[in-house]
Amino acid sequence: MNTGYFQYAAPANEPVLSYAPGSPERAALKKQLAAFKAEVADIPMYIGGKEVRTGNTVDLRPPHEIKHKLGHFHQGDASHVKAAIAAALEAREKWANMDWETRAGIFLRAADLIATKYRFHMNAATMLGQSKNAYQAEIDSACELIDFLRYNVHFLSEIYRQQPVSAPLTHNRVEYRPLEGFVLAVTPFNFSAIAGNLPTSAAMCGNVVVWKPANTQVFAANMFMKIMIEAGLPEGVINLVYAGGPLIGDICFADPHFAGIHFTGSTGVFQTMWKTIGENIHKYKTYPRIVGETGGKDFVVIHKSADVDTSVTALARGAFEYQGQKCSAASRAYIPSNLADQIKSKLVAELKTMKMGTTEDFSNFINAVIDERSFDKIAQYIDNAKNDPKAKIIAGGNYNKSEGYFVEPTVIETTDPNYVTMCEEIFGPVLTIYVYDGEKFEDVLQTVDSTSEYALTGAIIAQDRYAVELATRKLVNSAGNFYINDKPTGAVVGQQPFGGARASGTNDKAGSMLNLYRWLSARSIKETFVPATDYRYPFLKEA
Ligand SMILES: NC(=O)c1ccc[n+]([C@@H]2O[C@H](COP(=O)([O-])OP(=O)(O)OC[C@H]3O[C@@H](n4cnc5c(N)ncnc54)[C@H](O)[C@@H]3O)[C@@H](O)[C@H]2O)c1
Ligand SMILES: N[C@@H](CCC=O)C(=O)O
Repeated sequence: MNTGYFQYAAPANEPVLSYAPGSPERAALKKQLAAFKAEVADIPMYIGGKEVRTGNTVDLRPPHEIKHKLGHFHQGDASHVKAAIAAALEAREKWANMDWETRAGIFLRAADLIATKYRFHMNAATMLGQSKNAYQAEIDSACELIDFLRYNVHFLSEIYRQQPVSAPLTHNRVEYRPLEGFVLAVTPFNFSAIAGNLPTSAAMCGNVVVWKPANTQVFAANMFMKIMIEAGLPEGVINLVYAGGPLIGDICFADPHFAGIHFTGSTGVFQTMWKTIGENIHKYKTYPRIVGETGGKDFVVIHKSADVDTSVTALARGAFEYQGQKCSAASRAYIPSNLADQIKSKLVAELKTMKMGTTEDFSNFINAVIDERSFDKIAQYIDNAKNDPKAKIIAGGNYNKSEGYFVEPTVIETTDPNYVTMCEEIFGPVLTIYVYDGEKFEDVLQTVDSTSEYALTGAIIAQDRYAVELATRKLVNSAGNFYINDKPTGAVVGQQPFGGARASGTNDKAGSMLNLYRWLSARSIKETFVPATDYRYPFLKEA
């Protein structure tokens, strides 16, 4: 029963804790890290509200300490994917009909639980499972995840409030229905916040969800699922399954009740999904929504008027925080000839101060890359650069996987603006720089725009406002998130809605109203209070 009209004001962003030496949060986080390391977690799937264990287990190990076993998860097969779809469809009607304020309360409660009781659980799980340092975990698995949950409740209440006008003697209204079927959420390894947001943003809109996380993010995904259940998420609304991506895709995309995919990950996987959906299009009850945020080849263009320290910091942080494994990470930089020597020598000096090691040692800025496959791929790019006359390694270049997947922060300088590492996404701690003639700024902007298929994030560093204006205009289609005198990473929910176009995705801006619209199917209802009783127009009548 609805007894009022409920709105949710815009929240403030969750404050970022410092974890400085001596702080209570540092002590609490260290305690939780030790607790997780002292046990071996046995992680089930969650289907229809039940924990499902298959005995077919996959081990989870910290990427920075591969000899340590954190736990294992139970891998499912086709029968589990089908059971997850069935459980979702079973839950659909009750969930879709739940009063909005009751639904909202579940997600707000989850946000509050993460902000308080489980903050260090989420952060420690992300630090160990995905090799993020304390600060990077805090901005992801605590703050951004909390912000997604709270802001989406606010945005959805704003959407529900939007209603059409009504002509005299009638009343019009729009219902924002959930989609008719289930939504598949397929999530990446690199952000626990994204992994949590993809299933919950669709579910918040009244949809039921099958959620498949990346294997390398399961440790934190399991923690989040437990929090959602404690927050009151009814059974079957989100079903968390672990099975191979292609298997899940094959089953879900062939199901007539498939109503949408909420994906974040690589461009190649998304394009394969889109093709499969296209091939099955005649099978579906309703046209599915296809939302995907994908790869990037994010740039920093430095103008001859730039401040050197601003430029160096934008590169050091933008390219190497979380080992460059952010879709937004700076991976190609264009440096003007007049500042090249200063910027390069300061950047190289800064990188030498970055300590690399485990996440449990809080003095490390750099930790490990996510897995062996990624390590080998990054090492191959570095080796190729070592042997290519067009490229020179000016910082880093070493790697070692004996204890964990460690790759030094590496800078490649190239004389070719189309060198392979200026064009392809590497997804690791590798930045390629190209020094251009500082007097040919407009030409370099053209190069930036045309070098890569991606258009996710980018930055211009300049003190000259004409240069800022020119870059903003010329690069209008080169990035969905564009930064002026800042690094191209670190979008904050509610402040910089996030997403890119071209090969970087459908640009449905996670953490904004634009994204939520994709999970709603509006129904317009007109009621006529004084209906017509004669078909004849007045002018047809005799005088
Ligand atoms: N644009 C963004 O907002 C954004 C954010 C984070 C990451 N990313 C991108 O994600 C990538 C890194 O993440 P990743 O390594 O987890 O990506 P990935 O594409 O390898 O995996 C993403 C998800 O897709 C699943 N998957 C893999 N192959 C599949 C298939 N054939 N069918 C169905 N599912 C499949 C994976 O198991 C995982 O759950 C990078 O390309 C990065 O740029 C983009
Ligand atoms: N919100 C993050 C993007 C995450 C991509 O992996 C950022 O803006 O850096």
